[in-house]
Amino acid sequence: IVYDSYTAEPASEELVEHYRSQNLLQNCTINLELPCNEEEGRRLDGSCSDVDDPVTGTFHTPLNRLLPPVYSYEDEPRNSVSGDPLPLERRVRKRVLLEGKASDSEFTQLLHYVSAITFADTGSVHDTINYLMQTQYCCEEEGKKDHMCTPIVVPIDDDTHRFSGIKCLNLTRPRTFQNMGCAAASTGHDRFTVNTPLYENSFIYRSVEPMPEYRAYKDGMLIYEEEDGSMWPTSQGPNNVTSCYANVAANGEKRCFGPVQGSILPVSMSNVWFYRLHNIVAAELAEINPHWSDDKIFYVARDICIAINNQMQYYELMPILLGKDLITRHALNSISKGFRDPYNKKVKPRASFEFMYAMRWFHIVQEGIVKLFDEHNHYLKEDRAVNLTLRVGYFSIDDNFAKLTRGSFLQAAGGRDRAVDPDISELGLGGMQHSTDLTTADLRKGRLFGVQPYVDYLEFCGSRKPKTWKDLAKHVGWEIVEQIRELYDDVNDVDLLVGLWGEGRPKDGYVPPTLGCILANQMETAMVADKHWYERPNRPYAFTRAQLKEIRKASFAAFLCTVEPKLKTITPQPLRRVSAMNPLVNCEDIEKWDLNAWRDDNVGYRRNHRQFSH
Ligand code: HEM
Repeated sequence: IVYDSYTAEPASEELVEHYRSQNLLQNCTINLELPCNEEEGRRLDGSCSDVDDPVTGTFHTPLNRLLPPVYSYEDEPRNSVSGDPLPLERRVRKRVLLEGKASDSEFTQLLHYVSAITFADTGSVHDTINYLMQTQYCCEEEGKKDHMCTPIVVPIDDDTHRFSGIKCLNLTRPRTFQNMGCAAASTGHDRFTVNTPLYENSFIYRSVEPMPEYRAYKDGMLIYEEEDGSMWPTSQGPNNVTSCYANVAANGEKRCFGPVQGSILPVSMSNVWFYRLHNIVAAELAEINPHWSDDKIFYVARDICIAINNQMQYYELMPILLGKDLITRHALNSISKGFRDPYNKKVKPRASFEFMYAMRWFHIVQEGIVKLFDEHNHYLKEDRAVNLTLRVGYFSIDDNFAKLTRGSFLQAAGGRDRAVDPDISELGLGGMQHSTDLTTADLRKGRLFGVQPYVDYLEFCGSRKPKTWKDLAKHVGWEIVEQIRELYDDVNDVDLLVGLWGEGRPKDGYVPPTLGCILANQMETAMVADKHWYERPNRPYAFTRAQLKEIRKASFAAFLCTVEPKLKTITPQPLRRVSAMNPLVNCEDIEKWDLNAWRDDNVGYRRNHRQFSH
């Protein structure tokens, strides 16, 4: 049955014909294999997570707003309370954030890399691809005629660009269901989505039915290629141009990834890690259970990889980012090691709009330089992180990927202060654009998305809504208030991101409290709305107690040692810096899951279950 992506209602023949004539069928509709079956496993396209509402949860599910959007007119940014336009984004950014380098004394680069997985699993890079590869002219005459163009204006007295002569930075509006033609303009502005809203490793498995072309159809494996003594996603597939758009041919960089998106460095690296994990798990399952069908191995391996990721995200990463208090308040961790059932059918599987936006805060802590280390953990060389976006060809030469993987836990994270790395704030997209200020783009995107002012999110998160600058200073400190009170006329004008930039580090967490509130909300929804959540004893094809016990052993240390065989040593807690309490140890000494818990002695019975047959 063909459903309308936006309304989640069956599409009439007339509507389908309309979309077909506009070449919009793929974006504006979802073709579902129905009926749903209560007993079937997790589908690739996210459908049927609720049999009574089969479409919500699929890859075009509109995002959920914590607070309704505000605009001045149609999709134009809100004005200030006085009715005047808000201050220029670049001016605000330059005033609030300093540019410079700083390092964190406690955490490693890996903390930021794996934080990026949370939104890579639910979001996509289509807006960036748009202004990078399609709508490149927003700062030119042609851009004035294109509504999608919304370039960043650089103030004339900008302390960097008054010397460079750059007065405009290319940027496009977000693609919405409305401006793509999938919904009437009168329905609002809902950002277009292409990934399923739940945490199901869709950055690897993507979100399409029927069976995708990346499968080898043998032993549950994904198609891979070998180079430089390592395993890589096959170069054949839909992303084999974008993933390697910035490859430097003169450097010998030829490799592209076909099935998985190329992205920013942290996400491209995670793509390789999880692609390999799938194949390593599948190969082991095939050896343990040679009588299992290819389909069965594929789906069980996928289920295990999703569970490993969620175990690491919820039990190792989130306690650091959010702190104990939020973890407990949102019940993100189980009290016992056994099963638990957080599923709540009333909660719809939809990702949070504000989460996807507010995670951009990480740009101010991102280190611009990545360091590469040899097999003895000796420093070799460094490169610019911003130069490695959409450049997967860099990975498979000179053992760079293994060297970068070591760097992820040997190098300190960027400092958590008011300084943004100059590469992030002035280069942004490496050589792909003359100059990009990611932090200013973040501010502008918030306004283009209609995100409400900071004070409204303080109220949403349980604080009293500030009415005066003095009230606001309790959250962001006097120094920030001093800097912004002449730029913004009113406390009600201050952008959400400016508030996040100003907030200090909470007692027992890492991210600013308001981001903590938004992130915890997202993580809770993604867990309780997931019928196939790995800790449930009563989901279809639930793990056995013994299997769950093995999943509980998943850790970033065990994970990295598994997916990068060239790694010989690691720290037990690689999100934290090497220290006497967290020393480098041999990979063999790190406890790891044992897939023998999936041994199925029912030999001769070649089970081809419904779950494994679509
Ligand atoms: C090498 C480091 C990084 C680079 C070069 C980078 C670059 C970018 C770029 C170019 C964009 C698109 C900006 C736009 O809207 O025009 C973006 C968006 C974003 N980035 Fe980063 N980023 C990096 C690290 C991170 C990290 C570590 C996180 C979080 C943990 C993060 C979170 C986000 C989020 C949430 C978005 C918005 C995604 C969306 O709405 O589609 N980034 N980044």
